[in-house]
Amino acid sequence: MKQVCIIGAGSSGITAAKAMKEQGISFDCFEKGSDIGGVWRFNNDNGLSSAYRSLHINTNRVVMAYSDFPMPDEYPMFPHHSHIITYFENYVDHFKLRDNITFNTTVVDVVQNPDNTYKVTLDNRQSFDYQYVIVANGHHWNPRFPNPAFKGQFTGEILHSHYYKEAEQVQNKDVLVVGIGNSAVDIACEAARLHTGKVVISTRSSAYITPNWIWSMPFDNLANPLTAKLPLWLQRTLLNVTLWLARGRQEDYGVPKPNRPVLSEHPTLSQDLLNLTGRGLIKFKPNIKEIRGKTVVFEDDTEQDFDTIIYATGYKVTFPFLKHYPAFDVEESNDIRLYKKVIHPDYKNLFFLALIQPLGAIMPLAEIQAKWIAKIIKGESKIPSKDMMLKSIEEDKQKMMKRYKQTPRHTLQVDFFTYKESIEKEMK
Ligand SMILES: NC(=O)C1=CN([C@@H]2O[C@H](COP(=O)(O)OP(=O)(O)OC[C@H]3O[C@@H](n4cnc5c(N)ncnc54)[C@H](OP(=O)(O)O)[C@@H]3O)[C@@H](O)[C@H]2O)C=CC1
Repeated sequence: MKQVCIIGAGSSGITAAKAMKEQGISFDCFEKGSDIGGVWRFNNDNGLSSAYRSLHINTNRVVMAYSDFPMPDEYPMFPHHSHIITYFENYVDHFKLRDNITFNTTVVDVVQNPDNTYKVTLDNRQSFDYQYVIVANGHHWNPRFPNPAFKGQFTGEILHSHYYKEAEQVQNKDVLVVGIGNSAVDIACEAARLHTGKVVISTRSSAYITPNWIWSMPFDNLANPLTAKLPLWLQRTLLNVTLWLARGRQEDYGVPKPNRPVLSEHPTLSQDLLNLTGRGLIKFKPNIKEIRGKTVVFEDDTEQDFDTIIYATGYKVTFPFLKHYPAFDVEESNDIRLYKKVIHPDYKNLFFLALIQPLGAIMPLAEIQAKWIAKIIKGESKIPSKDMMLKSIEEDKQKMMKRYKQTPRHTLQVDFFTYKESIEKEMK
């Protein structure tokens, strides 16, 4: 019996493969599509990528790289998805991980055996037992639509941002984008630059629009382990001042003031939104009240006609292969209770990778989680008792509830440095 099964060969699955290989742990990795890269492979034939042709990552190339494999200096500071996929391919080839990955193979079922090992069943009906399973199937692929749906029926075209790939999809159309996360803003800006139809963003909370650049450097360079330790009120004050110095008040460009304090939402990064809004190419509306045919009525009782509504309303956390376990049926809430976001207290040999949404880059955190998992498997790191795990999960939950609005959007939120330090502590 091999020790480990890794489900998925995206950015976290491949770093898990490397961590296992480095520690001499035997493993298989199964990937639904025909190649590695997950969400970062544009038009991935696994059908799960939400990347669009124009997508550039919004964390800089230095902070997003794996610890021992820097991104090439000739890459732009905010690389395009084509750069990122090449980087992942080079990583897999450099560390010789490809032979352990079985492509075009979907894991359809994972069942715990009485001895705490797992039976993994593939879509070709083969089953194998493993001592451990690492779930790395990603959490940005199953579209979430508003629930309950807005009142009424839209007779134009409805799209979720997951299916937005090309600017042609919004050309010559009056477009309403729902939401103001990073998907919404990228799509609205792309539509606005075409100058072929009106572009409106409908948002119920708005967001603090953070530029990619500040004072000739990437904005995310400002975050560091020291600022992460400051009290939240001070972090908020510093960020408010910095945002003001960087771009003044966003309301002056036409982007509404958010109805919550800064740092209580996942950041929306854009160098372009304020400028395009200031030029009148993107307009803002509050939440949708009702839809009548092609007419959308907003909560301020204004109404407008649209050809297309794009719901950029986020994603569901879904594990299709764990359907027998109610603990992992979390689609509605995205609320999965895991110790350090990795281990369920009742399923200790099952690990979840990159099931986090960091303020910062995800790849280095997936890498360190994978190293921790390897240490647990090798017996070099001990996991606490069930009671201690439950206590820690509850404490983390309470902290998060204090800071973020209770929506499915923020259940996986972590601070990059605080979280990294907590996993490093576990490893010791
Ligand atoms: N360039 C890059 O690197 C990109 C990165 N990403 C990342 O992908 C992830 C997903 O981002 P994204 O797709 O934007 O999704 P998000 O979950 O981040 O944002 C969803 C948006 O939809 C709104 N929303 C959700 N439900 C409703 C509802 N029922 N009614 C009205 N509004 C609603 C939310 O508002 P509210 O806050 O009020 O709930 C929020 O503005 C994020 O981690 C993001 O950073 C995405 C695109 C580009």
